[in-house]
Amino acid sequence: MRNIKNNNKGTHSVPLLLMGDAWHLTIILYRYLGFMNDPLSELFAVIVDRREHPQESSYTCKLFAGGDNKILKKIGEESAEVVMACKDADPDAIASEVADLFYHTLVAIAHHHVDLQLVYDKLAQRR
Ligand SMILES: N=c1c2ncn([C@@H]3O[C@H](COP(=O)(O)OP(=O)(O)OP(=O)(O)O)[C@@H](O)[C@H]3O)c2ncn1[C@@H]1O[C@H](COP(=O)(O)O)[C@@H](O)[C@H]1O
Repeated sequence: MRNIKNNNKGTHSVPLLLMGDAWHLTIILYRYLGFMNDPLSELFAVIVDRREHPQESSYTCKLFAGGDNKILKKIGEESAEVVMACKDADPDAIASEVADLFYHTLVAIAHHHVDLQLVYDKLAQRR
């Protein structure tokens, strides 16, 4: 079996290196497929695109234009609406208000140039 010299970690066999590549490819593929199935990541990508390419008719762009004052006021309002929907024990209203809150929170983190992946990483660290 042919051995390849690795500067840092001694010697590795070719099959071992190929297995390593396959593993990395699997991780990349998993993340890509995860992104495709993750509505929050998809929405966040659209929001970041609106930040980078402002459009006249976009509600998201109006929020960005209003800055923290506008965005954080909306987060306050939407949080209160989540609380009220929970108090009313109305599942559909709760889901709808949480969706609004998620959206405005994504706008806030995009406004502060925080990547959604960083939030996911924080959650993963807590597992
Ligand atoms: N997911 C959302 C989303 N969720 C909630 N909202 C908006 O958030 C607002 C909720 O606040 P309110 O109920 O208080 O309604 P409002 O009176 O219109 O709001 P204000 O004028 O008080 O700010 C509504 O205008 C909703 O349309 C959203 N607006 C946009 N998106 C998505 O964001 C992406 C970009 O959208 P545009 O920026 O519009 O192109 C698209 O994928 C959209 O589907």
